Amino acid sequence: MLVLVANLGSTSFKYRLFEMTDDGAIDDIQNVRCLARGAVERIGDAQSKCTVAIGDWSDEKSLAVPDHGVAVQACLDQLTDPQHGVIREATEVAAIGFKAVHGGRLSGVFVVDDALLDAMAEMNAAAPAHNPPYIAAMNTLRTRFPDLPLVAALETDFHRTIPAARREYAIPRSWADQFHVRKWGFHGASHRYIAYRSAEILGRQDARVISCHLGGSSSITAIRSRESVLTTMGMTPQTGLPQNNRVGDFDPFALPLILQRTGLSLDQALQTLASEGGLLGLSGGHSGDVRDLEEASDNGDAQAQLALDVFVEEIRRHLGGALVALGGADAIVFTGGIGENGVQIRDRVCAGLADLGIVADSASNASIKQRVNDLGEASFHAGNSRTQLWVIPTNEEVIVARQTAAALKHS
Ligand SMILES: Nc1ncnc2c1ncn2[C@@H]1O[C@H](COP(=O)(O)OP(=O)(O)O)[C@@H](O)[C@H]1O
Ligand SMILES: CC(=O)OP(=O)(O)O
Ligand SMILES: [Mg+2]
Repeated sequence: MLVLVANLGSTSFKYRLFEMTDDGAIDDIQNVRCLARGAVERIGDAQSKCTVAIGDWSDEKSLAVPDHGVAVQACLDQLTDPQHGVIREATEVAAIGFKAVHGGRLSGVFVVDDALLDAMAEMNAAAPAHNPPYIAAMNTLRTRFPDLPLVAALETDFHRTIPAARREYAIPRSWADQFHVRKWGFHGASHRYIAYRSAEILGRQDARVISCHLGGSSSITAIRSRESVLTTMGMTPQTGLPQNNRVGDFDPFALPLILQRTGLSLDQALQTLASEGGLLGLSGGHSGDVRDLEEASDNGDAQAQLALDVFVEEIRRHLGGALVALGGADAIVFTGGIGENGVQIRDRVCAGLADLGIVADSASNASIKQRVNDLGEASFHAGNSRTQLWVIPTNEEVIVARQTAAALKHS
């Protein structure tokens, strides 16, 4: 059975095509064959980077990819390419699984239908960088391939196990109960993959792990016995850490002042917070991309430096919360575009924590790419560190593929 997984990120589009059986458990992350994978980075920039790997063949090129719709089409073109492709037409796959984000009142895995699309659309304003492109892609593919099952694995599902004391906002209970206003948490597929993979690496099912997913969107999750017990994103993926261009934690009582002084409407102010905030806002509009910020700060740009400083301090603040929630950690794992590639960010996050049993080996951290195993993983803790430090490239797609196969079987 072939399952195609589509991952529409806030800055990227990634896909993987898997060959699999329909009876593997969700935590069986090894016995799945990836036939093809591709990615478009920096969607919306004048030059997006497009990579593809199918069997022994791989390719990389720069191309303008204005939106996720164009990226999805590029993926189908790659997979059905007469020379390098692995399928003749998209309908050869058993299903397309989506790493979908916010279903509001719906959480779990669903075959895409009108009810699911309605529930996601209700959350468009809550997840403006994520839900609209997912809904658009699902609608396009539904129309083009009416007989091809589409499955949505919602990101909130992994965080079901978070206890009420870490899930509820201090708001009137009627708002929470009637409107599902609570900390839902996101990046569920990524944190779940890290939970399962780190348990394999550490050789124990009951490990205490802090998963730092740092990318276009960033969140930190505390994991005990492979379950989420705390996460930093809340009701929406704008909260917690500063995101690439979305605000992160913010005080709603600053809004009346901003509306009064700028003359913006509430909708306009929220749109600004969700597109001109985060690292982009902190850097004075320079960039929401850590690569650009590091380059600018190396060239003396103080605002770019401030953006990086705030990002690091926010990660450390939430790391502290996660450490206390777990009573210490067996491992801290870095993943996502920044977590996997951001050597300086990892160094700074782990600095000065020896009294907490966390000691990075800076030379190992810097040379990680030269030491990785087949899955791109390597550790960088010092010999005297009680907590292991790891880079584990996330594989959100294999989790969604397993969820998709299970949903097909049960539907
Ligand atoms: N070499 C690098 N060093 C530091 N940060 C990087 C590097 N490469 C990518 N990144 C960061 O990773 C981000 C993309 O992460 P990714 O997890 O793919 O995002 P998303 O899924 O949200 O689209 C970029 O915006 C950039 O900040
Ligand atoms: C919340 C979420 O899924 O984020 P992203 O796809 O941008 O990493
Ligand atoms: Mg992502």
